[in-house]
Amino acid sequence: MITTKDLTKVYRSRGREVTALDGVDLHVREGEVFGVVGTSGAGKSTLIRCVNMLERPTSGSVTVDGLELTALPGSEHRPGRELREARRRIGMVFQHFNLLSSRTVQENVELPLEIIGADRHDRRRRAAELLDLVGLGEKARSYPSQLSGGQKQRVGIARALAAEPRVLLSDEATSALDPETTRQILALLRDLNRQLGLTVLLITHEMDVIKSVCDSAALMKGGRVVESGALTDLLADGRSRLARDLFPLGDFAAGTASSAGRDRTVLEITFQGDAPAQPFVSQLARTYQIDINILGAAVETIAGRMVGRMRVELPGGHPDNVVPIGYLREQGLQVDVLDPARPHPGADPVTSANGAAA
Ligand SMILES: Nc1ncnc2c1ncn2[C@@H]1O[C@H](COP(=O)(O)OP(=O)(O)OP(=O)(O)O)[C@@H](O)[C@H]1O
Repeated sequence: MITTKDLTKVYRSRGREVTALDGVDLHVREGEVFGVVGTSGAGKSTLIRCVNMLERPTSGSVTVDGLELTALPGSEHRPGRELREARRRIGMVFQHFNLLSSRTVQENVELPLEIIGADRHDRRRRAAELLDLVGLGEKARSYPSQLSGGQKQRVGIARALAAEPRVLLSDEATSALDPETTRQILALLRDLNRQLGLTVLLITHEMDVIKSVCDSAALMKGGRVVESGALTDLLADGRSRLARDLFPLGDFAAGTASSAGRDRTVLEITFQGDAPAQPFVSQLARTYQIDINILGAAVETIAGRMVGRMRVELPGGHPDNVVPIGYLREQGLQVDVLDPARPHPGADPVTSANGAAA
C-alpha cells in the first residue's frame, strides 16, 4: 500500500547539508498498522512528511495505493492538481492536533470537505457521522479550547478521515497525551484500521505504542531503516534489536553466583501462541535428568499475541547441551545460546520500553 524505494532527503541550509533520509526502503502492506520507531533525529518525521509529499524527497520514489507520488509534478509548496488529489486520499494526524481555534469541532471536521467543494448538506452529514465514529457526537458545537487533549486528537482523527482516505499517517499522535488517553487513542486507531480497512503508518519514539497497536514495525537510526518486519517474525528472531526493545527480559545475570566459575550454558527461550501451554522446562529436566536454573521470565501480549521469554541455565558447557537444545527447538521454541561474557544478544538497544534513548 505504501512503498518507498531508496528514499533520500538532504536538507541544505546556510551552506550545511543534513542527510535526514539515507536510502530508505519501506513496505507497508494494505490494511496493516505499521510503526516506525527511533530516537530523536533518526529521520522519522522526515520520512512521514515525504510519504505524503509535504517534503519532496531529494531522490528515490514513494508509491501510495499504486500511484507513484514522486512522479507527479509540483513542488511541496505548489503541488500540481494530481498531487493535490493524491494527498487528499492520505489522512494525517498530528502530535499537536493542528485544529483551528476559531472553528467549532464540526467546522474543523468539515474543513477538508470544504476544500474539495462538497456541498453544505453533505459536509454536515459526513462530519456528524465521523464525530459519532470517534465518540464525540455531542461535542460538535464546542470549540477546541473546550476539549481535553484526547478529545482534540479525536477531532484531529475525524478530520483526517473526512475525505475518506485509504491511508492514515500519524505523526506522534499520542506523544502529547497522558498514558490512559494514549491507550484510548491507540485503541481508536486500531478500531478504525479494522472497521474501515484503513492502512495506518505511524511514527513514534515509544516502544509501548509499537507493542500495543502495530502489526509491523521498522527501526530507524541515522536516516536509515536498520530493521523492519512483522512483529511476530521479529520476535522469533533472536538477533532482532527491535524484538529485544519490544520485550526486554530485564537485567538478569547471565549466571548465578553459585555457578560462577563452573561450566554452564545459558539459554534464552522465546515462545509465541500456544507454545507456552507446554511445560517444557519440567519436560526437559525429566527427559535429560538435569537441574535447570530459571534466571528470569516474562510474558507479554504483543500485536494481540501472547509472547513469552525465559532465561535458563543448564549445567555443562554448550557441547554438553546440544541434545537438550535440539529437543527444545523441536518443540517449536526459539532458543538462543547466550555468551556468558555478553549476556544480551543484540544488545545496544536504541529505545527502551518507555521510549527513552538508551
Ligand atoms: N527543515 C529542516 N532543515 C534542516 N534540517 C532538518 C530539517 N528537518 C529535519 N532536519 C534534520 O534532519 C534530521 C532528521 O530529523 P527528523 O525530524 O526527521 O527526525 P525525527 O526522528 O522525527 O526526530 P524527532 O523524534 O526529534 O522529531 C535531524 O538531524 C534534523 O535536525
